[in-house]
Amino acid sequence: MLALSLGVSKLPSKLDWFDILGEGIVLLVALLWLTLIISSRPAGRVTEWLYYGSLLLVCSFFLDFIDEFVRYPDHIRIMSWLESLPAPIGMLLLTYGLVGWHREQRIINRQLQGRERFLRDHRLLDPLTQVYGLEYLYAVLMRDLELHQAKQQPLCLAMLNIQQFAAFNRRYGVAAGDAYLVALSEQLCSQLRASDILCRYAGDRFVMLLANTNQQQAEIFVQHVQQHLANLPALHETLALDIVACDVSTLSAMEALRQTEHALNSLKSPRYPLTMHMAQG
Ligand SMILES: Nc1nc2c(ncn2[C@@H]2O[C@H](COP(=O)(O)OP(=O)(O)OP(=O)(O)O)[C@@H](O)[C@H]2O)c(=O)[nH]1
Repeated sequence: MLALSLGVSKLPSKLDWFDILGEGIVLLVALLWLTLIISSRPAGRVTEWLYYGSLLLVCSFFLDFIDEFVRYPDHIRIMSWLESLPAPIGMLLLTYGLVGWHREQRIINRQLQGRERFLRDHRLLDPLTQVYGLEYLYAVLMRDLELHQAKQQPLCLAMLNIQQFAAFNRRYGVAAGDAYLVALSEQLCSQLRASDILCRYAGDRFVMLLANTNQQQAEIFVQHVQQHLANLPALHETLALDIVACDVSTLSAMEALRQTEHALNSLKSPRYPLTMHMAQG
């Protein structure tokens, strides 16, 4: 507003289109930074430094862009200061924010490494499929149930069983059975969100912990997995799979596993190739 009220429009013949293009691009990039910071960073001090830094840059670049179209009388110096000063201050704030971001990331990395070490030390991964085992599932389930109950968010378990796996092993050999389990766990992993967890519950049973998911969403997920696995050449075509999904939000870890297993066991599945069954918890 100040720029428009103090400045005088330049004649079209005086416009420098290369300058306009260059300064327009700089302004757009600064706006993009600002949008990325607002949309991707959690609230906090570091985000504020980044936000105010980029905001000052946007201000400066915007005035720089505007003065391609308007000219200010020589005695008016304020526009020149307003154009030049915010940029270096913004750069300093942005740099301070980036240093904070770097520190933050180092702390997160250290925590992730700690978690990884915990996994390795306690041998919580199943050696065949490299997914988590029962011990880890139980520990995480207890923690997640507590968290979800405190936040009043839904939590579902999906359990999968391979039908007649013993017969498959006898017919094709244990090595083929092992290969099937590895391929199946890889495919299941590929269908999960980052917040979900896949565990090998028993020999031919897997459990998927579906965070922040209600019964209806879990059933849609099960259908999706069903369709995905049905068309998979990597999995042996003579095996049938049962899957159930249960909302366990209000249960204890022990009850949650017991109830989901009960739902799975209560399925009376006809034996035909690669068919999956869903049951409500
Ligand atoms: N290849 C292989 N087989 C395994 C592994 N762990 C368990 N099994 C086999 O999985 C089979 C599970 O047998 P059951 O619990 O009777 O299951 P099932 O034959 O699928 O019977 P239903 O589930 O009732 O259809 C057993 O034969 C185990 O030997 C493994 O790591 N590798």
